[in-house]
Amino acid sequence: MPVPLTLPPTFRDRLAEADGRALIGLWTCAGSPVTAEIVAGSGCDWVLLDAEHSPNGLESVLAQLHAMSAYPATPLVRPPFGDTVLIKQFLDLGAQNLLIPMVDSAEQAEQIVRAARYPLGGVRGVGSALARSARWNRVDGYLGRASETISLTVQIESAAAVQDVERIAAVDGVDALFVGPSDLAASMGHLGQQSHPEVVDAVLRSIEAGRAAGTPVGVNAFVPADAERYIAAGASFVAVGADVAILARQTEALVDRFAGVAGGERSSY
Ligand SMILES: O=C(O)C(=O)C[C@H](O)[C@@H](O)CO
Repeated sequence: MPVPLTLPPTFRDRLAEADGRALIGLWTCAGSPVTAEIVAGSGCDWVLLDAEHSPNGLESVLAQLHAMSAYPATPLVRPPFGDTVLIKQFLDLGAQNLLIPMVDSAEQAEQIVRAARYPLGGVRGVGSALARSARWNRVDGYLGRASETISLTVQIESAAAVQDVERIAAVDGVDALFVGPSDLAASMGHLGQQSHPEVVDAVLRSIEAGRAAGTPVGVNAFVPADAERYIAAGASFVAVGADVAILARQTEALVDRFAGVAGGERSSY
């Protein structure tokens, strides 16, 4: 007799239970179950496993989800794009919370929702008997309530998306918005200037629109002052750092700390 299983709460559930506290997140981009577990144990509320810009694929994301499963931090997975097949594959391997990059319109958001839902309301292929998502059919009634076990966050990271943010926030099945200031700045002609006043205004507009629609809005903000500003403006969740960035900056600082002592300079190549 199989062990009856229940799946962890979704990110939608976590946001609903946050009682107004902004949920603090970290990226894991090294593609390693070791760093994923270290990040998950940091005390953060959620972890974003990136497969858009990081060396992550189905197998490495699965290994990281395994490594993180004992920790309370909620894992979100960012596929490279909002592709129907990729969404099916990441959901089937057990990613319950997807964060979809580069969503520019309500129509695109609707397509993503359909990709995450089974027919008749969607086009997600049925493979629960083969898939970790249903724990190989050990989750009773998975097919009938699959949508309850997943959450969808879409990224607002272009000028076009900000123009359509009210409609995107209102799409049934979109649980949260996540503003990406790096790509947003680029699309606004301010490449590399995430804190540009026009970019900040666009982020604040997106936060306001999401709140008006009752849709939680998160922001990526590695600069602490930006993170504090967006939390004060009503952001429901913020990503404040990434494993690879923290490792790079901290190792540099450590070497610099002793370069003077040892009388040398940081090696260059
Ligand atoms: O556009 C953004 O900002 C993001 O989506 C995060 C970026 O992908 C990454 O560069 C982290 O800053």
